[in-house]
Amino acid sequence: MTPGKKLQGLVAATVTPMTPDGQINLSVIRQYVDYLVSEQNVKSVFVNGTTGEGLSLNTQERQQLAEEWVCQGKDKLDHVIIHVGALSLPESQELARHAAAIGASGIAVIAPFFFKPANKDELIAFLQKVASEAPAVPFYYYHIPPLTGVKIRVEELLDGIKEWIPTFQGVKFSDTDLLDLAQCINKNEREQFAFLYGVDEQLLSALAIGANGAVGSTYNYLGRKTNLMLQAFAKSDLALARKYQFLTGEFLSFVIKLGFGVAQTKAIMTFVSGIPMGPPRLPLVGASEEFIAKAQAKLNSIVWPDGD
Ligand SMILES: CC(=O)N[C@H](C=O)[C@@H](O)[C@H](O)[C@H](O)CO
Ligand SMILES: CC(=O)C(=O)O
Repeated sequence: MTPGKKLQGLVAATVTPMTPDGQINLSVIRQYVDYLVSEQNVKSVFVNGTTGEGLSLNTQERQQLAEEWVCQGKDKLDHVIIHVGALSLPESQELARHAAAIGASGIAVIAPFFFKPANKDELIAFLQKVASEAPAVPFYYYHIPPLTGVKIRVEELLDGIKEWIPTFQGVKFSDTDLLDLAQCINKNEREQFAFLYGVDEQLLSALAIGANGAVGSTYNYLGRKTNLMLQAFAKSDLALARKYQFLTGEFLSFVIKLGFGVAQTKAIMTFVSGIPMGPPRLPLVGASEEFIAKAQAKLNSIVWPDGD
């Protein structure tokens, strides 16, 4: 891992491998790291987030996963970001201390979503109490209003945030409100904070307004293709960048119509990588055989600009 290096480019939001009987399966994480690096050209991960079913795991499981990712990623990955958000403040603080102790490259926190912060001040107070438990670890706010129901605009949240959270380093922005993202970037130079976009099907639009990179579930299996989109964008070849976005979008639009979520991501990642990711945990239920067959056929039918 490379401390101090800015978080940018693609970050895979990892799934949590599970055994058929629903226990976390640490034994395949080494293989998972190698797969991301060598097959997907993805060198950063976001662990225990939405895709990782972080909020469905207990504290011990979250800590074991964090340790295994940091341990396996130490010499191979650039960044291992651990999501430590929880409904209970002391639990989130404990996870933050643990992430710091094991040497994670950063921590991220979502807004508490059962009792919700009513305004910016309440949200910052919560985030501050977590961040201060890991005073040497870069802190990221994870904005995902479709799942948390907390719609406080990030533009507002960032105003003066360093005074409260000196370790504040950026935002994982998983919302379609590109006006909010644009104003965040407009008011805070992207050199200062990292703005990582989290709606994979419209990443190109976020890059156009200045996002530094992306965190998402699809970079587990479409990382290589999305990296080619990033390269095309960096060379100002918008026609080529659009082709990649349209094709990843074609796949996502297809699976979203069939019903797409973390369970389906685990199934797709299993057939693409060959690593058994196992079932999701209830209340999520595993993808159907029909979904798997259709998704696999769709993915195989796509003709990519690089000839694959
Ligand atoms: C709600 C959710 O899980 N969002 C993910 C990360 O933020 C995305 O990576 C999506 O899975 C992806 O954009 C496909 O819709
Ligand atoms: C998508 C994402 O970033 C997450 O799974 O948390």
